[in-house]
Amino acid sequence: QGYVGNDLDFSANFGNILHPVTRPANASRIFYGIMFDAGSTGTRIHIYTFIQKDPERLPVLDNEMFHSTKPGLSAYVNRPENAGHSLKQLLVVAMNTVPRVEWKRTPVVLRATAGLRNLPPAKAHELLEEVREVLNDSPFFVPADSVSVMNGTNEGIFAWLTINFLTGHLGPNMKRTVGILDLGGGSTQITFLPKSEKTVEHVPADYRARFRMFSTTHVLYTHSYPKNGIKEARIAAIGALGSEGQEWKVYKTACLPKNYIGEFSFGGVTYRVGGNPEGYTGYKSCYQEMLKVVKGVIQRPHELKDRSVFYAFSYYFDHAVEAGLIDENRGGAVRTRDFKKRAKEVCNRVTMFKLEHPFLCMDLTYITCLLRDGYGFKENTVLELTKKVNNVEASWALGATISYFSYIKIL
Ligand SMILES: O=c1ccn([C@@H]2O[C@H](COP(=O)(O)OP(=O)(O)O)[C@@H](O)[C@H]2O)c(=O)[nH]1
Repeated sequence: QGYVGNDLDFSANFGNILHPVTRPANASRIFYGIMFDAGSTGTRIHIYTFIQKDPERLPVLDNEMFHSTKPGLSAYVNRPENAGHSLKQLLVVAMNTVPRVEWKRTPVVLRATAGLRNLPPAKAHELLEEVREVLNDSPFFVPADSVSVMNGTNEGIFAWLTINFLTGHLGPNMKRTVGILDLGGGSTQITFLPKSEKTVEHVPADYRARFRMFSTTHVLYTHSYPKNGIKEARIAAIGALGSEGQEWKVYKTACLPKNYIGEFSFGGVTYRVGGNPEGYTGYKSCYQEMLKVVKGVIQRPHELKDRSVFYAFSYYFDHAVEAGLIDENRGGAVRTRDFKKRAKEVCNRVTMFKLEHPFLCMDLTYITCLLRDGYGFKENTVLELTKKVNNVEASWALGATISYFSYIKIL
């Protein structure tokens, strides 16, 4: 048993696993879980405090402690010996959060996403070995398989689990679950529980996943596009794929003002990008550039048109904040046409160009393109943009932790 495969069984009884036999049957038990998210743009730690009140039900999440560092592990690809350092700082947070008496039985797990998935396996392995050493030196419980690269399908399922757990939609009756849209630096995920069986009937195996919960098997529509995260999209759109070692070169794009040259870094490589002094600029031309990254790659799910509720987080949220579409602290609902309208404004009006967010035209245009020409969302589809739900980070990490506890034996 483990994380492999798309078939996750949540029906294991939490109580049997987590409730020490010596406790009276009605006593609540507090336990902790530490999950590292080794993302393409940063490494994050989530320290969860759970309360198991009823052994027959899902535990209640009491609290999350969250910290993050930049850059992500993949930036250390050519000096793996430095990769462990970022984790050490985050482990100190865990030691300050989990009571000392609980350290030995609190599991610490690290899952890496697109940044490491997209590296040559030997390079990713070197980085993970460094990480494993740091975890082994920590006072926490380091289970077998505690450090690995997670597959994209699980990333989508776990994010879906997190959001539906936090919004109270997981239960014997899963009728009103919400869909999720996650946009990382490297990859992007879409996951929802279809209303119609048709949606998952004729799709390839890597567009669906089965999981079991409360004695019922469900089939999710889920897919991770490995190279359609927002940073990978920038790199592909400017034509800089596989250009390591050419850091002197200035790529051209219609998504920047004519006489501007900017740069961004991803995976340890810096890319210099400028506007087209003689060529096109503005939304229309920028859209054509971004369309190349989406067309023929992103699949349209069968039933998106009549689905109503989708939660969108990660870079969907961050860029909506930069664009002034939502408030950073409150988040909020945005229609897909709002992304389009703001993308046009930012790309076409020089006065909207902000030096602190030079790539905003490109990023908003990509998001618009991904939602419309990619997934096929309608102009008036509402997306709930969220960073946190009930004070807990919207990410796959909580779902992965819950699933982890449902099969491992910790006593
Ligand atoms: O707990 C989390 C995890 C990620 N993010 C956001 O998710 C995006 C980055 O995704 P990541 O680097 O993990 O990309 P991936 O490796 O999945 O492509 C950034 O906007 C982060 O701020 C976040 O807000 N909270």
